[in-house]
Amino acid sequence: MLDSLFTTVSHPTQDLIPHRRPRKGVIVGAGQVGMACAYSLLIQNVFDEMVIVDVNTEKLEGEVMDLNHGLPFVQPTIIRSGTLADGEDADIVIITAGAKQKPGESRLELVQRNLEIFKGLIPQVVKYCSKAILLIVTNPVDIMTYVSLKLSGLPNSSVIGSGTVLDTARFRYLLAEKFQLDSRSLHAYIIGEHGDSEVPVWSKVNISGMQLFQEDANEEKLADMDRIKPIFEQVKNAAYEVIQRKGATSYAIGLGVTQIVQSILRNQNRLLTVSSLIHGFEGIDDVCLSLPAVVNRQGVSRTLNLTLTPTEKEKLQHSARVLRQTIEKLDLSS
Ligand SMILES: NC(=O)C1=CN([C@@H]2O[C@H](COP(=O)(O)OP(=O)(O)OC[C@H]3O[C@@H](n4cnc5c(N)ncnc54)[C@H](O)[C@@H]3O)[C@@H](O)[C@H]2O)C=CC1
Ligand SMILES: CC(=O)C(=O)O
Repeated sequence: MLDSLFTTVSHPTQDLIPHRRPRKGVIVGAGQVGMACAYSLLIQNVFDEMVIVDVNTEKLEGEVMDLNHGLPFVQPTIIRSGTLADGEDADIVIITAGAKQKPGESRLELVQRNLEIFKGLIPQVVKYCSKAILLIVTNPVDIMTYVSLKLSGLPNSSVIGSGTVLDTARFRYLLAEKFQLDSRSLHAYIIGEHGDSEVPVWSKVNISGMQLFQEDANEEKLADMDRIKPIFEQVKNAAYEVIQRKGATSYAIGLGVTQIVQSILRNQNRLLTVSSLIHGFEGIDDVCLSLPAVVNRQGVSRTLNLTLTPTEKEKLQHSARVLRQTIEKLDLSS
């Protein structure tokens, strides 16, 4: 019956037709974040093939079945459950596996649990997905990015953390609400740790190049600034607030990860506040943290040497110290 449904048309030059290499991604961790990433990547047609990996094989199978049942509504994508061994030829491996915060817990408190998981995971990623760029999402994301860099031996450009991409989005969303603008029309960055020591770059907040805050502003302008600055507390506490209410954050990071992946696969050279290894910026050395960085097919190719005010510089250096002190307590041997 199946054989009689179609007639094959012979095509002597079949081998000459150029094929675009399929865009392949691996998502490690089929929890709330991993699946929000998978869903967002699927509906935005970012990969041709997605392999999803989790130690909880039953949940993994259920998640993959659920996604596959939606395929008639989106662009063709191969979605399968698997292991890292199925990740050969992957362009990107997105790591979301590991422990998450309980209400009130900080991201840094996860470090020991997730270090142990990464010690098992990263050597396997390198073994099977040797050509892939690693995109780390697991918290504390800056530390886990540093750990992945050291455990993998990959070039600095190939190991990226989602960093403060999410915090920057929260900052832009809240500022844009205040100014009744589309959040894409407003430029603002959160830099440093994706966590409690993160730094808002108030001096660079601008709408179409119009700087919002100036050091030499008059009293009226300074009063305006004081009304807007509490927004940063909302940004810093956003994850705690969401986790308190629904146990995890997922949709926004799924969208953020999708933007990072698109910038890599499409070689977009987008400036994104991803986390990468910093050496020699404002006296900061040998930590992964977020600065606006150029993201393209190479991974992170350049970080922007932002000119910061003395207060911003001090806060960034403090954030780097918090991360550096955490790194120094880690045992990275296997
Ligand atoms: N960087 C960011 O902006 C954000 C980071 N996160 C972080 O993402 C991580 C995941 O969060 P959720 O998905 O909510 O947690 P979850 O508990 O829902 O999912 C974690 C998944 O990892 C799996 N897993 C554990 N060890 C594994 C291993 N060795 N190999 C494969 N899978 C393994 C678990 O079975 C589970 O399905 C947490 O560390 C969380 O803090 C969450 C939101 C934003
Ligand atoms: C959980 C987390 O890191 C966030 O939502 O920012």
